[in-house]
Amino acid sequence: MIRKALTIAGSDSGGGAGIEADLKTYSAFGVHGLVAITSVTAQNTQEVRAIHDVDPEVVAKQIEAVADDIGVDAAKTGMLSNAEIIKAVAKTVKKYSFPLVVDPVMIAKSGAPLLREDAMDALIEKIIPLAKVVTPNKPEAEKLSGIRIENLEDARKAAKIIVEELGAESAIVKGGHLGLSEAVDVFYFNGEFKEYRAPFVDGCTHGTGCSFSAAIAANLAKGKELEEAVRIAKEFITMGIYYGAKIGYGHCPVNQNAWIEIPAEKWRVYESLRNAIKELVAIENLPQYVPEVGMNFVYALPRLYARSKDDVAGVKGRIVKFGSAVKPVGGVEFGASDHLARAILTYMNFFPETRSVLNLKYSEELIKKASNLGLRVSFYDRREEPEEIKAQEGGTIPWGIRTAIERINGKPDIIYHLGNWGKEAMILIFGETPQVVLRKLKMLIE
Ligand SMILES: Cc1ncc(COP(=O)(O)OP(=O)(O)O)c(N)n1
Ligand SMILES: Cc1ncsc1CCOP(=O)(O)O
Repeated sequence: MIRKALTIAGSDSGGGAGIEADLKTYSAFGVHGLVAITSVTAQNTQEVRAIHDVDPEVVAKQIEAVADDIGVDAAKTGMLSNAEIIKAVAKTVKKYSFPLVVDPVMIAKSGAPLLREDAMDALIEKIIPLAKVVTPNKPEAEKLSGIRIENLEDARKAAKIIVEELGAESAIVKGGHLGLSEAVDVFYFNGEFKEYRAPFVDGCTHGTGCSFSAAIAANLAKGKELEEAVRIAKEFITMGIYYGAKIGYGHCPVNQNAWIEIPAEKWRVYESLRNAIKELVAIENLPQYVPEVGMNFVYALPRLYARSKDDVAGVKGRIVKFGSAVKPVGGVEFGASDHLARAILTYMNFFPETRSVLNLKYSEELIKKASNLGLRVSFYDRREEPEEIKAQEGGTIPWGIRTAIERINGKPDIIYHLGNWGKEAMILIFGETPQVVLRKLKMLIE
């Protein structure tokens, strides 16, 4: 069954907040998005240049059009610019019984007012009492409750006022602005407080309020209980901020796609590497090229999502010689590689599309052959490693890869080093995908 969620909100031409953020959020949760546009804003990551409010009657008609035909399983409100729009929305949503999430949008991240001064009373009187949940941030909760919020205790008081005095069914006061090491959201529902905690993430925040409230609405539309919907929305928004889309020169927007793209990419990476490893171990003359320390073959998530070794898939326990054959010791896992993960993550800082690498035992003959075949070869010399890098745990490989890339001022297919005391000489073959790495390997050794 297709679930439908409606957003009654303004449009952000920059695609970071408003209707655009809501629709992306609905999509991320597999919910069909419906829209009632309240205002059109000319906006980017730095400023709001113009606002055109839609005729309140047209706002009402949009809600009716979709509710009467398609049906609405849950809805949210965002920017409701003026008192007439607020009244029209309140009157219209009352005709239906869907749960309503209210994001009391007042000011854009860039500082522009999105709610007229004289519309605050209408928002409080007409919209808040219709809310299943209201999702203010600190300044919004202060305006609604009339109290100053300095700490979690104040946030609890404000949430209680919004429910018990203003008439919402529940309220969640978001703690992103409280300056704590954790982002603590205070939820008041059925006479009880609950806290939702996540590490404070210093990332992209334009559209957080919109996306968070839309995520609650999407999950309500899917039939989740309110507390579960809030828990999922918190996880979703933390991820979206962390993997934010670094675009524009101002406040960069939340990346709603991270929620679905990361699991999808993990699956693609896993499958592609597993297939490549099957092909690798079947190469007849491979055993002679397996180093004493073993071989690994890794594939990283796309650059936006590749931050640490846990974002790189490799073979658990490496690939080793086994009699006359070569065998992976364990399965393909994220976080299984240490050395090659550091190598590829460094390489990707220069060439983000190159996401796969494997290591071979060094042989002068292979290096000569690689050059003759037209592959670009570079190297680093461990004896030249600066003392301060040596002192840094895990610093050698990133330094070596940087040095090798800078040496040729280009994109090497192969980087080798001749080893040092206790360090085996090694060849690394890089490629966009494991299949590309395999092709280069086969050119070299078959
Ligand atoms: C059209 C529109 N609606 C809402 C907003 C507010 O979004 P933002 O500035 O990112 O603030 P938060 O809602 O995330 O706290 C907007 N800018 N434009
Ligand atoms: C390239 C390399 N250098 C030392 S061991 C090794 C093989 C792979 O190591 P890991 O499994 O940690 O990626």
